[in-house]
Amino acid sequence: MTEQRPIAVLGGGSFGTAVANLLAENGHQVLQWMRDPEQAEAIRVNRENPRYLKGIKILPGVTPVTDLQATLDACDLCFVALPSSALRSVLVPHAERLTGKLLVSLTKGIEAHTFKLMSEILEEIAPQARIGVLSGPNLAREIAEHALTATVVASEDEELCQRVQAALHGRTFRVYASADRFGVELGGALKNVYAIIAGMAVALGMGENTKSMLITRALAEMTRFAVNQGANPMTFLGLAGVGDLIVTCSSPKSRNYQVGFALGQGLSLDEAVTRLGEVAEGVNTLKVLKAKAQEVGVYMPLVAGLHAILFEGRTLEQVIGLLMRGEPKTDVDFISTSGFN
Ligand SMILES: NC(=O)C1=CN([C@@H]2O[C@H](COP(=O)(O)OP(=O)(O)OC[C@H]3O[C@@H](n4cnc5c(N)ncnc54)[C@H](O)[C@@H]3O)[C@@H](O)[C@H]2O)C=CC1
Ligand SMILES: O=C(CO)COP(=O)(O)O
Repeated sequence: MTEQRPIAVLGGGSFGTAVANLLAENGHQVLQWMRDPEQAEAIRVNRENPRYLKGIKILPGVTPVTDLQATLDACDLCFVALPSSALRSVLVPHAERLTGKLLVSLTKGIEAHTFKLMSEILEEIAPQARIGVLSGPNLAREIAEHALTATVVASEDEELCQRVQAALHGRTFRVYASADRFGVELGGALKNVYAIIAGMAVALGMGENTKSMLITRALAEMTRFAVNQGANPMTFLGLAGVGDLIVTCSSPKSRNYQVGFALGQGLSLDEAVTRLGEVAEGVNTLKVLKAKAQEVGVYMPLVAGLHAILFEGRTLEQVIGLLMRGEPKTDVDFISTSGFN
C-alpha cells in the first residue's frame, strides 16, 4: 500500500525529524510542519536540524513547512510529534480540516487537568478522524542513525495500522501492530517518570542491582495503574511497555534520564530542565500521575517518592528510607498468592 499523497509530520523536534527522514527514506514525500520559520529555512538550506538532531542529513524528500493549514490540506496520513503541552492548542484551530484524516500520535505525554492521552485529545478535537498511536523503544537519534529499531502502531482501525506499517517499515525500522491503543499509549507516557528516577540513581552511583530493581518495580507499578484504568496488562510486556521502559531507564540519550541524572548531581529541577533545553515529558506526567494515583487509590511508591523529592521538599535519603522499609509485598501483582500454604 503506497501513500498517494504526501505524508505530514507535525513537529520540528528530534522525533519529528527522525520519523520524517524514515518516511523519506522509504520514498515518500514528507511535509514536516514546524512553527519556527527560521528553523524551516535553515533546514531547507542546510539539510540539517542542528538544534534537535545535529549531524543528521535530512533527506531531499523532507520539505520543512510552516503553513499548517496547507499541510493538512495536502496530506491524508499525518504523524503528530508535538510536545504534549502544545498538541491541543496547535490542532484545535484546524479541527475541521482533520475530518477523515489518519492521525497518528507520536507524543508520549498526558494532558494536565484532563488526564487525557494525546490520541484521546485528537479524538475529541476531530471525532471524524481515524486515530492511532506509535510508541516503543525509539530514541530519535538512534533511529536517525539507523540503529535496528522496532516500534508499535496501535489503533482499533486495522487499515490505519497497515498503512503506517507500510509507510514506515524499512531496512532498519520494524513496525508491529496492536489493537490496544490505550495500553500502548499509556506505556509510552508512564515510563518517562521512571526514566527520571533511573537517571538519578546512576548519578548517585547506585549499582546494577538497584537499576534492575527500579525497572522491574516500575513495570509493576505502571501495570498496576494501567489495569486500574482499564488497560490490558499484557500490552506492558511488549515493546511499548517493558521495551520502552528498558531503553529510557538505561540510556543517557533519553532526555528524561538526563533530567534525573542532573537532579542526582544536585541541580534543581528548573536547572535540570533548562540545561536540557528539550522536552522531558516525565516532569509533567509525574505531577498528573501522582494526583491521579491518589484519586483512584493505586499504590505507586516510586511515583510518590519522586514527587515527594521534587515537589514536597523531601530529601532523597528520606524517600529511599521509606521505600526500602515499606511493608513487605508480593513480587508480581497478578499472580494469586493462594500458592502459599
Ligand atoms: N526524541 C525522542 O527520542 C522521542 C520523542 N518522543 C515524543 O515525541 C514528542 C516530541 O518530542 P521531541 O520531538 O523529542 O521534542 P524536542 O524537544 O526535540 O522538540 C520539540 C519541538 O516541538 C516544538 N514546539 C514546542 N512548542 C510548540 C508549539 N506550541 N507549537 C509548535 N511546535 C512547538 C519545538 O519548537 C520543537 O521543534 C514528545 O512527546 C516525546 O515524548 C517519542 C519517542 C522518541
Ligand atoms: O521515548 C523515548 C524513547 O522511546 C525518548 O525518551 P526521552 O523523551 O526521555 O528522550
